[in-house]
Amino acid sequence: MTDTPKMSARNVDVYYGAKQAIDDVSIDIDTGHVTAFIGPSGCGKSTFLRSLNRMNDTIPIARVTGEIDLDGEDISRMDPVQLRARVGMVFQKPNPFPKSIYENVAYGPRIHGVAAGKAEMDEIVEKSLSRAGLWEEVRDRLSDAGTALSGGQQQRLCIARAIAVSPEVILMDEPCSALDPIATARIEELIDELKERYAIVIVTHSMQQAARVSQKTAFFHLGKMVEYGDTSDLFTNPQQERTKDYITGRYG
Ligand SMILES: Nc1ncnc2c1ncn2[C@@H]1O[C@H](COP(=O)(O)OP(=O)(O)OP(=O)(O)O)[C@@H](O)[C@H]1O
Repeated sequence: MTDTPKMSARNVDVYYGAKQAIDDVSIDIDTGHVTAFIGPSGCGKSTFLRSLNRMNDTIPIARVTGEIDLDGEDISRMDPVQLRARVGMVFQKPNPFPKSIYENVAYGPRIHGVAAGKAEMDEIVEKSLSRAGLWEEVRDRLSDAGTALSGGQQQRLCIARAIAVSPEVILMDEPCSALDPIATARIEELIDELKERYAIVIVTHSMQQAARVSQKTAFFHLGKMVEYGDTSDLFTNPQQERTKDYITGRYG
């Protein structure tokens, strides 16, 4: 074991055209715990999250400066497709491909040439769906359309799709905001299980959710990371006035 964090960001700025959305953010992210990004709407949580697997590259006016490393290697020098296999993403609204449940999960391993044949692919599909807590519900209907599942099942399918290419980090951008409370609870349990194996970063609007699922929390405000620490400390004993104002509901 080395002390190199799974991901580290140093002095990261993000601009959309002339407008600065992220200002000098530095943070380390590790496997074994969930890191929550919280803060008022528009503070830059999603922008910073997207910079961790270079999804901002897909926005022509976005520009990222500073350095972000994965296992000590600068992600700006990596192939973005390979990077996004290692740093997967789950979005707000479940977005399965218009394909079967099986194909949704097999797609990534296929384009990355991971499976040697059908048997190996079957195994990857089963393992990924099992880890995403969906296997028992879909094992008899793998050829049904992914879009025919319930919202919560679709989100677990999207998590299975991310897991199928053996990521090291999973970025989740408000993964429960389109789900009902029961489906949300199921995803939160899943996040708790997945953290043993992957570094997980979750953007959430809900402080209750951050308190339930994360061990580390970063509070963002106006593009800056104001405070970062153990979730229990940040919520019970915030060090910064702005954090205190936010968690006590003075603005948000
Ligand atoms: N594609 C874009 N083009 C231009 N500006 C953008 C773009 N995406 C975000 N921004 C701006 O960057 C700032 C940060 O937005 P971002 O979506 O990262 O915040 P957020 O904290 O995730 O907000 P929310 O909680 O509302 O999702 C905002 O001022 C937003 O208007």
